Amino acid sequence: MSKTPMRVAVTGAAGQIGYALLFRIANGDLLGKDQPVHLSLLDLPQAQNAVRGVVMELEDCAFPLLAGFTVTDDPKVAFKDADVAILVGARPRGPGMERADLLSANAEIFTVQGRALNDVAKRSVKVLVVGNPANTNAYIAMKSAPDLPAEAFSAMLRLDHNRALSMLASKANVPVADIEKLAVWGNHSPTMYPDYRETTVGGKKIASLINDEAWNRETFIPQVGKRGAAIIEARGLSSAASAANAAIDHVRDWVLGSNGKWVSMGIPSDGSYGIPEGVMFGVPVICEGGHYKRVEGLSFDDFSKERIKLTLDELEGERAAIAHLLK
Ligand SMILES: NC(=O)C1=CN([C@@H]2O[C@H](COP(=O)(O)OP(=O)(O)OC[C@H]3O[C@@H](n4cnc5c(N)ncnc54)[C@H](O)[C@@H]3O)[C@@H](O)[C@H]2O)C=CC1
Ligand SMILES: O=C([O-])CC(=O)C(=O)O
Repeated sequence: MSKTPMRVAVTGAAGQIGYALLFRIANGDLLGKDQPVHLSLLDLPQAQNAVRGVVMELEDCAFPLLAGFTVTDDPKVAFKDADVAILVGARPRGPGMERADLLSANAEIFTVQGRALNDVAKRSVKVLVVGNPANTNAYIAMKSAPDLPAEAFSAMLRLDHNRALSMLASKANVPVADIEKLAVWGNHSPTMYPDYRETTVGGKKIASLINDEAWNRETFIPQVGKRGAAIIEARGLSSAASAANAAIDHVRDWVLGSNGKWVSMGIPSDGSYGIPEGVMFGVPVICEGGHYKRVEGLSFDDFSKERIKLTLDELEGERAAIAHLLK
């Protein structure tokens, strides 16, 4: 092994997304087939035994790129010198729990984890928040880590992006790989706005191939938005393999580049597109050289303005609900 191992921390390592994610990271899908990794696995004290079981299985794969493990219930141990941190572990909504209770329970987790990242992670760390409510959890972690650049923090919209790509490919009867310039705006929730007004296939606008605005408004947008709930309904469990796959796509492109393609990431707003600065908002980006760059200069028609407002209002509401916890 010639390269120095990169340290990848994963929280919620004993959970179902963790189980679909860790083996792919160890196999080189995240950082490249020549990049050794050290995995730092964080989960709650009561899940430590389960994490050890996952570690046994990782060992039994004899992955050539897997340079070592840390297993812990202490965020400061897990995030020590982390190059990448994928924050999956979160408090699920329990019976009788209101959305506000869910936001506060998760605010506590992501305040602690943000502070730990601030104290011990590499200054160049890249943080992806998957655990729901992902945008607001990422916002809380970012606000709890004042010594790290805001650009270190992101929320996962890539599963929505991939869901939208797949639906468009099927509707227009074209290969997924040929689709370019898709955007998913806003919150990872049913208010998100998957937007194919700029999307092309082989240089042609996919909107003109599909030519069905009613399908866009009445089928595409609601189905992308509610896909997570449809999977929970069908599987009795939330999306795990597709969520892990999206997390890999998100971090791989951020680190290694998106080859000029648009991808959607939840990132702190710089004030563009009328989104107030700091709001963790899904936007189209192009990744290159370890950085993302927002796609600029897009315009919104009246329908798009309404959709952006809807998802922004929801995010602003979430931000207001946890504001007192950040003081
Ligand atoms: N952003 C996205 O597109 C998606 C987000 N999700 C979210 O991802 C999260 C995880 O999903 P699953 O793996 O299916 O859940 P799961 O319940 O199978 O696993 C969650 C794991 O996190 C651990 N955990 C809880 N609190 C923790 C803490 N403070 N520190 C460390 N670990 C902690 C639990 O012990 C458990 O092992 C959920 O919040 C889910 O809603 C799921 C699919 C897509
Ligand atoms: O709602 C959930 O817990 C799962 C989720 O985020 C998704 O599948 O998009």
